[in-house]
Amino acid sequence: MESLLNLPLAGGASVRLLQITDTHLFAKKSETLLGVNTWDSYHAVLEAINASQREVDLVVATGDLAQDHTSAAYQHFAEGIARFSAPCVWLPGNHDFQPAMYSTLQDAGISPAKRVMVGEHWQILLLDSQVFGVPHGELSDFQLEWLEKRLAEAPERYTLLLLHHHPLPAGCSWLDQHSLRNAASLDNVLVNFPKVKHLLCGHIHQELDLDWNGRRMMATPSTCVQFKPHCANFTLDTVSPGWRWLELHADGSLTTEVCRLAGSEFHPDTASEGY
Ligand SMILES: Nc1ncnc2c1ncn2[C@@H]1O[C@@H]2COP(=O)(O)O[C@H]2[C@H]1O
Ligand SMILES: [Fe+2]
Repeated sequence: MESLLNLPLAGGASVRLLQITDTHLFAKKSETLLGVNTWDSYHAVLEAINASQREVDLVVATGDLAQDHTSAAYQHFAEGIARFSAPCVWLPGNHDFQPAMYSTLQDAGISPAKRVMVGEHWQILLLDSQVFGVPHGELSDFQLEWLEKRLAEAPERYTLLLLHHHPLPAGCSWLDQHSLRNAASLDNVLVNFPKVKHLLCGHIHQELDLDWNGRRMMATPSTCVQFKPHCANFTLDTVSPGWRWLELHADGSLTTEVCRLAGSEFHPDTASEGY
């Protein structure tokens, strides 16, 4: 938990982040989730990112990296990430199995750091909102205290906060029952730290960009199946897998862009009713 990653930057430069989320990989590369081969869609995303020739300073992976709790699935994740020369940091989602996740990713050279000091002006903090065995999220007292301490230690830095679960309703009632249950406790910590203006999630398999009590809360498409926005019941979307670029600027501002694959190769079986 205490391990720290330092990302030095040439003076004044902004930092370029790539967010990859909800890869839902399996031990067997032929496995599918709701009709989508998650290994193939992950690789198609990585290929498209590669083809865009954009510079990456840090990859952030925001949970649900594996669907089946296996070390092999995490090895597959690491195999894909190895094509970047930039470091990668990760946090767990509701589907992850942390013992396998931690050791397999570390063996593959992926840092378990949950705090990244970015140049002179920013830090990135990665929270664990997993409640093992259930889809909703909650931040433990330990997580909340850890967060408060890290913020208090560096009050001059802008902070980007990463967590798997969304802290406010996303507009799909079936997904909102699986949100961060103690968002008010998180808000109680953050209210004392005005330099935390940006939060970034996974989990909801759709793009979202909302105001949460004066902070910008973003969520990002999964690299596999997509959920349709504004639905009361489980509904899959026929938009393609995606990823997000973010740029952290020295003045505390953040610019971002969501990209998706072209084509319809990875559209799910819309008759599926869940997983
Ligand atoms: N039909 C369904 N109704 C409610 N929740 C579901 C349904 N199908 C799957 N889920 C859960 O909702 C979660 C949302 O995204 P996850 O990938 O975390 O994993 C999903 C499942 O745990
Ligand atoms: Fe999730």
